[in-house]
Order: sequence, then C-alpha cells, then structure tokens
Amino acid sequence: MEFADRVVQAVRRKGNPVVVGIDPRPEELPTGFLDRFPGTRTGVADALRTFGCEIVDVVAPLAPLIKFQSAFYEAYGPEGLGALHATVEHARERDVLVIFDGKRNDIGSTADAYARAYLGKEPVGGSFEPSWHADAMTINPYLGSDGVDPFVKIAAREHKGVFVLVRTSNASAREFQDLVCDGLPVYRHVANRLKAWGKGRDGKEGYNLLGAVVGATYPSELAELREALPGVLFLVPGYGAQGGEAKDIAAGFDANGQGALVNNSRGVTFAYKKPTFRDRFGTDWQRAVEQAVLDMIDDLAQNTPAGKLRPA
Ligand SMILES: O=c1ccn([C@@H]2O[C@H](COP(=O)(O)O)[C@@H](O)[C@H]2O)c(=O)[nH]1
Repeated sequence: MEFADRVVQAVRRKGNPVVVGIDPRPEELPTGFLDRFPGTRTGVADALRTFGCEIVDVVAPLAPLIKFQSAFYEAYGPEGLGALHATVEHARERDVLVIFDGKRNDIGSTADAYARAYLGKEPVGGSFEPSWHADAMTINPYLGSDGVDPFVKIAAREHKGVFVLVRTSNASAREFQDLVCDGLPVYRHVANRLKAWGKGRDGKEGYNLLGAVVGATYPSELAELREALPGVLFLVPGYGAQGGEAKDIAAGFDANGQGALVNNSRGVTFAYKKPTFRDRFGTDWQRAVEQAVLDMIDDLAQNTPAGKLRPA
C-alpha cells in the first residue's frame, strides 16, 4: 500500500493524528535510569535503546506514527546509531509508522545515496536489502530539484514517503524562508515546487507521497499552506515544548480531520517532569508518557477538525 494511504488509514484506525517524537536526551532520562547501565558509550546507547523501546511500547497502541530524531542517536556514534536501528525495528513490529527525521539532502548523486540508505535497498551479497526500515524521512529542499528527485523516485518505488521542509517551526524560520523573490516568499516557492515534484504520486485516499513540514508556531502560514497544498500531508512540529497549541494547528487539517500529523517530542517522552504528572504518577514515568499522549489526543479532538476522527 502507498505510504500516504497507510498514514490516512492508520490515523483513521487510531482515531487521532498524533506523532510521538523520540528525541532521547540522556540528561533528561528519568532519575536512576542511566545508572542501570555502564558509564560507557555503549552503556549510554543501551540506555537510549531501552528507553526508546519502552516509549514505543507505551505509545504504539495509541498513536499512528513515531518520529525518530536522528541527531540524539548520532551523538553517541556507531553505538547510538545501533540504538536507533534497534528502536526503529522494535517500532515496526508494533503497528506504528516510522518517520526518520534527519533532514537529509545533498547534490543529486549523494541525495540518491541518502534516499537508498533510508528508503531503499542496498546490494548485499547477491541480493538487495533495506538497511533502515523507515516509512518516511524528512529532507531539506534548499539544494533544488536534483537533490529532491532521488527521494521522490525511490519513495515511489518502495511505497515510502518524504516530508520536505517548507515552513519550519523555529524562531529564525523567517530569516530565509520569508525572503521575497518574484513576489512570493521563499517558503511559497518551495510549496509550489513541492506540488510539481509530487505530481502523479497521489494515493487512493487523496494524499501524496510527498508531504510538507509546517510548524505549529506559524499558524497563519499553516492556514495559507493548507489552502495552497490540498492533498499534501503536513508533518507539524512545534506543538507543546515550542509553544504551538491545538488552536494554532486547526487550519492545517482538511474537512475530514485528515491531512495534518502533529508531532510532540519532549512533551511526551519527558512528560514525567511535569509537576502535575509527578504528583499523580510519582516515578511511574511510563504512565506519564501515556497520559501525555491521551491528553494530546483529547486536546486535538476538542480544538481541531481531528475530532471528526473519533468514533461516534
Ligand atoms: O521545523 C521543524 C522541523 C523539525 N522539528 C523537529 O521536531 C521535533 C520537535 O521536538 P519538540 O520536543 O516537540 O519541540 C524535534 O525533533 C525537531 O528537531 C522541529 O521542531 N521543527
């Protein structure tokens, strides 16, 4: 099945558009967690793997997607990447779609290598095998079409997805993305290109394999881009720790409550730090993670068209 169809159906089945982000920061792990592992690089990587897999176990029955932030695993070198790989494999076995967030890109031939690495297959012995099992990945469009085409081509062949940075959630997003050229801000040029890059790649549910990253922290641009990009899945970071609220995201959905996938990383994985959860759940950090996802599902259902996804 095509990636966009898998997403739309998973969102419908689970009744919500939540993406749980796993960005494991060793210094933020629950008290005593790290102490269970040797104080070596391998020990920290094992802690990240164990923590990530436990998060997956808690959230997979609730959320349709998990996004892994590669940076926090890369920080621990090959051992960290091993932890990421093992956690992705763990997620795959638990009915949850996986987004690899590495914001990759380069010149065309290198972009092709990245696309093969994360979405495709590599020759191993006499056959071809996938090295990573992500359902989708994030990419940076600023090298232009020759950097994007390989991702689209390989995603189409492998029934995977690609999310292109269009309007990022960070404070400096305006610095380049709002520069005006030929009467349009740069992010609108990227949006226009995205339509062209994804042409002919729609799934049966009306969404394209090529999605857009659009931050919750820029509500008016989110609304404007939803109008401009029907049929494009939005991956929406910035909810929670970065200040984005459900009301800011509402305009990112289509009339059926589909089309926007809302990410929350720190607000879920480190929910145990919230004073209210600390009072309620004590050291049971898994219960805090679960409650954070349930609260987010509720918030989106009450304040955005995602409420339509809930069974009557
Ligand atoms: O514009 C963007 C693109 C990507 N991100 C990533 O999403 C998560 C957000 O984490 P929170 O803890 O929920 O703030 C993180 O992995 C970012 O690298 C983004 O925030 N904005």
